[in-house]
Amino acid sequence: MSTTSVAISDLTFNWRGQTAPVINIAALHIQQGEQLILQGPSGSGKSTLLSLLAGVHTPTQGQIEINGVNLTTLSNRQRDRFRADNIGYIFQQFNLLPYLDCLHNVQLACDFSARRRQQLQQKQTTPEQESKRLLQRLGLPEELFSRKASQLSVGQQQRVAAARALIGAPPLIIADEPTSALDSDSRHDFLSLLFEECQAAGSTLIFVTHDTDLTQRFQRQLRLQDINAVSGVVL
Ligand SMILES: Nc1ncnc2c1ncn2[C@@H]1O[C@H](COP(=O)(O)OP(=O)(O)OP(=O)(O)O)[C@@H](O)[C@H]1O
Repeated sequence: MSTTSVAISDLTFNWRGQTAPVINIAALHIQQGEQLILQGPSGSGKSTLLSLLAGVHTPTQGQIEINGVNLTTLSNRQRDRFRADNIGYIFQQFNLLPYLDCLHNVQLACDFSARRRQQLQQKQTTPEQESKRLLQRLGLPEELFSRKASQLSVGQQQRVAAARALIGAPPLIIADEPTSALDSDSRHDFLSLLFEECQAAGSTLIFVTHDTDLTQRFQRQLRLQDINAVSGVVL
């Protein structure tokens, strides 16, 4: 039986000081384990929607449920805890800690989440072992594992950010243009690995990219402009 991963109803979001909403979505349902690509013109609100799903911003109106939990009923602290446990987020700007090495940047996700640590215990592995496995899988050369994040190329940082999102198998992975710095072959390889890891963990994947070469590889394709009832790109 499939369960609902994401349920949005009557969602609107205005940036502070703006009268027109940038997001106005009547309904959106995503099933657990679905792999969805979200596309749309620059400025149409893709990153804004992802930040609402991750509880980084709160809706102006409406509801967002992730795995049956209504984010809008949580306090800021509860939302932070919920995100750490349940959502792996690969940001456009990777948010790695520049002074930590790659391995510790990945393991950090477990420091903030008992749920992720438990998942690893069940798999009879440790945060360190799993960080190494994921970095290897995602194609980061082993000699870079102990290098500081600030001394990596952008493409290498994207791989570390992906490993950090995936560690401990959170039920939802949100990826905002995670392959922008990779060449075409690497992009396809990276996506295959992301699919495999999400599938193995049963995680839902929501992936934003402008790269139309990747569109057909996803089970479900969504154009934001088809579900977002706003008057146009808010400039
Ligand atoms: N912090 C902010 N404060 C005010 N307005 C913002 C803020 N961040 C984004 N916006 C505006 O919200 C709209 C949607 O931006 P968003 O970044 O979500 O678009 P996007 O579809 O992800 O674009 P891109 O494909 O270029 O990354 C834009 O008009 C943008 O200017």
